[in-house]
Formats: sequence, C-alpha cells, structure tokens
Amino acid sequence: MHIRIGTRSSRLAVWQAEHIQTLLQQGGLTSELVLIETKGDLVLDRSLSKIGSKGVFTQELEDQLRTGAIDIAVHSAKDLPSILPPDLHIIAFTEREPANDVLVSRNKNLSLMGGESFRIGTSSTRRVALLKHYCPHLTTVDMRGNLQTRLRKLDEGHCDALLLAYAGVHRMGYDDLIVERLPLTEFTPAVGQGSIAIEVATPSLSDDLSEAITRLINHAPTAACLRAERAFLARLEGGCSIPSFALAQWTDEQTISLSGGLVSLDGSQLLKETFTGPPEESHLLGHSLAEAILARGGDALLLDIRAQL
Ligand SMILES: NCc1[nH]cc(CCC(=O)O)c1CC(=O)O
Repeated sequence: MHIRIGTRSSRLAVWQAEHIQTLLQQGGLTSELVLIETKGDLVLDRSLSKIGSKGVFTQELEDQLRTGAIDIAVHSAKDLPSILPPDLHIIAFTEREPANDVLVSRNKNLSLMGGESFRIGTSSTRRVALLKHYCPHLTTVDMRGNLQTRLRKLDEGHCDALLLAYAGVHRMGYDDLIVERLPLTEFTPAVGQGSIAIEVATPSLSDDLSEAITRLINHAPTAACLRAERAFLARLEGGCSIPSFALAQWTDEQTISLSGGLVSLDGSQLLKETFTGPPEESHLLGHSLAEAILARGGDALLLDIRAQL
C-alpha cells in the first residue's frame, strides 16, 4: 500500500519526513509527502506560550489524520503534546540523535561558561530559564521561526549565538557552526528532543499496516526512554511552553535512568531529581519523577509559571 505522510513544510520537517520515507522504502513501502502548515509555522510574531500551550505544531496534521487525507503524521517528538486525544496514537519513535543542546555561532570563541557577556537568540522558555540559572551574565533575545530564519537573524546581528537542539542542527548540515555542546546534566533537554514520532488516527489505518510501520521505524530502546519522559510531562500537564526538562537514558541492558525537573522563568529556582528503574516500568518512572518534583515545590512553581506565561 502507498502511504501518505503528513508533514510541516519547514526544511527540518521535510528532512525528517524524507528520513521516514527512506525507512519505509527499505521495507518495501512506497509513500508520498503531503505538506501541511501549522499555526506554529504561520504565526511568527508571538511566543509559543502566547499562541497556545498545546499542539501549536501538530493540530493541523492531526485534523488531516482524522479526515483520512494523510495516513501518518511525522513530528519532532518534542513538539508532540504529552497527552493525546483517545483516537490518536504514536506508533513509532525513531532512534534518538544525541539529545543535547548546542551553541551555534559564527564566532568560534564564544562559550557559555567563558564568563564574557553576549546575546543568545532563543524562544524556548526552558533555554531562557536554564541560561538565567547557570549563566546569569548572558542575555537572551526572543527569536521565533525555523532554523533558516534564525540563522539569518544571527547573520543580521540580532544576536551573537543561538541555542538549538543538536539534532536539528545536524539534520540540516550545520555542524560547522556548532561552537559548544552543552552538558546534558545542566542543560537537560526538553522531553523527546532528538527523536521523530509517527502519529496515526485509529480508524483510518489498518492494524497490519500500522504494525508494519512500527516494525520498520520504531527503535524500542528510544521508545522506552520517551515513554518515561512523556509520562513525566503528562503528569505536569505541560506542553512545550513550560520550562520543564527530562532525559531518560539506558544505564545498562536492564535499567533506565530518568533525570528531570522544572526551573522558574527567572532561573532563581531549579528542581531536579533522578529516578532509576526497569524499562517495563518506564511510565511509572516518569510518574514518580513528576510526583517528586511536584512535592518538592513544583506544584507552586507550576502555578507561578502558568500565571506568567
Ligand atoms: N520546537 C522546535 C524544534 N522541534 C524539534 C527541534 C529539533 C529536532 C529534535 O529535537 O528532534 C526543534 C528546534 C530546536 O529546538 O532547536
């Protein structure tokens, strides 16, 4: 059967959809891309938290899944809300790229820990808050738009550097512009960063086809990690706009370690915990992490964050 793949039309989104297309092709499945604009692509003059907390980059693709205009939707796992409506499901997560953030600049001498002050372009509440916490000497410049737009703004002098996900920078072939790889322990990524997710609507795709796609694309170790991270985010009822962070990693064959937490928007308060457990209990791991963070003052912090966004 021929598969219609729904994707946003940014270069990164199309790269990711073509990557999925290649994996399907290797299993003998043909496909085509259907480009769909989302609110997050069209509204560029407001921060994501102001546009709406959930589904900014996914809603229009989900609408097309439901009408049957597309068979699968390809998203950055990071952009997919942690709680999906009951008729929508994730059937695969690709093997994760290194999940860390990177500093991108034309100036090779810049470093976050270098002590000198410069301007970093980012629109992510997590990155702004972590920068305020760990690097208070730096300033941030609000910057929306796709990777190419941000690089153009960098070149036009709106900022001195960008803070971006390694995965996107690498997929776009901009590795040469990376001047620093940020440590996962301090700059813990957003839930799902570095993996690509396949979403389907229940009645429109046959079980056989769905299973075939899962077999070709899903990376089980990554999926176990993302289940833990997404359970954490679901318990916080957070979208991509709250300054939360979490990363699950395999410690050995049997165990997953999940570190994550919350940081206040001004960076003054940072809550972080690590939980370890078996992959079959990854959901519980995420839930436990969230409960621990909420109990340590995260509940009040979340209220505060929501009131300010
Ligand atoms: N919200 C934007 C977004 N969504 C996914 C990625 C990068 C690719 C990935 O994490 O898989 C990016 C860009 C960025 O954060 O730098």
